Amino acid sequence: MLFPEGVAIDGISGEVTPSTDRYTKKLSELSGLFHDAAAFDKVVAEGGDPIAYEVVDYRKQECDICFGTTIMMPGQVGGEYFMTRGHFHERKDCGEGYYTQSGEGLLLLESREGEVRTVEMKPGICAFIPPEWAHRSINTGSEKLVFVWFCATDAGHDYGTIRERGMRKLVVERDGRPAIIDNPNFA
Ligand SMILES: O=P(O)(O)OC[C@H]1O[C@](O)(CO)[C@@H](O)[C@@H]1O
Ligand SMILES: [Fe+2]
Repeated sequence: MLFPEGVAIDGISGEVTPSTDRYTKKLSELSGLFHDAAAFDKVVAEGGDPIAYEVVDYRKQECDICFGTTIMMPGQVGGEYFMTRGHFHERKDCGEGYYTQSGEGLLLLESREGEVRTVEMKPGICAFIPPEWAHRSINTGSEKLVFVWFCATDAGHDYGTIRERGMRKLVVERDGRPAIIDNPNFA
């Protein structure tokens, strides 16, 4: 039987207390994601394979909803900001919400039909991710980007589509600001 509880979320560190699970993604685990493979190898080698992001869950299998935080480090690879892998949900009726707590970023979304949208990520903005839109978050700032996400417990992750062909757009730094450009490697 499940019991109600208050879960503390620290908007600066992203810590969730109590949490049920967590994982860390080191930059080396994101091989193939960034457009500049040589710059990627260099940042991994010279930067000591930094942590790119961490995910902390509050998830109970006997319940339909779950939530957690994603804590994204600032950084760049060949001018491209640190980002998450990006995914569609396995369940085609499942959307998601991302409520930014601290930092600044961009949420890059792409529909199955190939339409691209971005939503600014900053404190006070809760991004609505509709079903059947792939989503990738990108830390465009110089601090941690911390956001709370909430979705269906069994939404599932379909990583294959984005891993195989990438996303249509990249977010890169141009003149000190984020710019959205065409992905030259999009297949
Ligand atoms: O799973 P990805 O695409 O690497 O990104 C991690 C983010 O996506 C989530 O799976 C939520 O959809 C969270 O774990 C986190 O916000
Ligand atoms: Fe998701």
